[in-house]
Amino acid sequence: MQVGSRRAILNPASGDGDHADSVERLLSARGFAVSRTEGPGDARELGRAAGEARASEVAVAGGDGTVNEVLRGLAGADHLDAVTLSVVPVGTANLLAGTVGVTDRRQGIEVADTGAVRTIDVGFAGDEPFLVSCIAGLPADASLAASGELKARFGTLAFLLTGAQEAIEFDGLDITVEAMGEDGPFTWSGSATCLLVGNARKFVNRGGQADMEDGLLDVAIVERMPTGNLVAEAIGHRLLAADTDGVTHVRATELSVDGHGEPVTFSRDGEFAEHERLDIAVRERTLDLRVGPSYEPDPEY
Ligand SMILES: Nc1ncnc2c1ncn2[C@@H]1O[C@H](COP(=O)(O)OP(=O)(O)OP(=O)(O)O)[C@@H](O)[C@H]1O
Repeated sequence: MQVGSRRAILNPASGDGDHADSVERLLSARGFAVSRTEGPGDARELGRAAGEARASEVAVAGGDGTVNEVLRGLAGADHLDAVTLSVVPVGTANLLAGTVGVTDRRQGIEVADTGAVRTIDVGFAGDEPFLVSCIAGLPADASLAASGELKARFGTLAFLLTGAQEAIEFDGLDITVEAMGEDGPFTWSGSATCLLVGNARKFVNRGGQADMEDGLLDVAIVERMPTGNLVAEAIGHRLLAADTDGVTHVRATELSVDGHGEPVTFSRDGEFAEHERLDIAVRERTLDLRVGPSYEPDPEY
């Protein structure tokens, strides 16, 4: 291994913030040159620097927000398809890590060093990459308002299930979605409670890990319906079932979301941005990612 080709980007403030020294020591022992972030935006700069230095491996010790920043930096340096990424989960929700079989920080360090490498799809919302999901509507808005503790206990999607949504006012999204579905072009127009676009996660049929190597995004549109009704349905199904009334499910290579002149708030792996219109697409098998043993290359649908 070339000296210096393994870099780690560590956010000491992720999660409960008590991990920095031990994680730095353990990653250093595995040959990673560790840099710490000092504030918002640093992980992106460090990701860009690692990309510009053509680092062969980048481990991210942080939560989903830090992973997304690093991803943006690597994409900015045009290095996404030439790096092997790994995640040491020290954040709050750690959705990506949990989805790819990385269960805790110790195992994450082992995976960063020796874990199996899979080449996974990367989603793009406009020019910005995402690995887990890009969502708009109720869960995105709810997670904006949510406490870290709730997020830690349930994860973002759980806001659909827990009734936390009732704490916020939500008028629905008036949107048109045009998608290139696996069975051909597809259009949906109307008032939606939420739009869920998953790369690593699927949102229907028990949820869980999506096929991350199939060049398809898992799209679910939940038609606007009375809140209590939605909660009852969702709890009844534990998750949205594909055949639930008012839920449209399609797998697509790309889609555009038009808010008819109104800004729509999207959460891209937990990072928020408003767009009146957004093009979302997947780049098939673009990023090498180290995964844990429970990662499924070919999950059932
Ligand atoms: N040294 C630092 N001090 C304070 N904040 C920082 C520092 N470095 C980065 N940040 C900010 O910390 C925030 C939280 O990061 P991160 O997403 O890793 O953790 P989390 O929110 O606990 O986990 P998750 O996203 O998995 O729920 C990010 O918005 C990032 O910009």
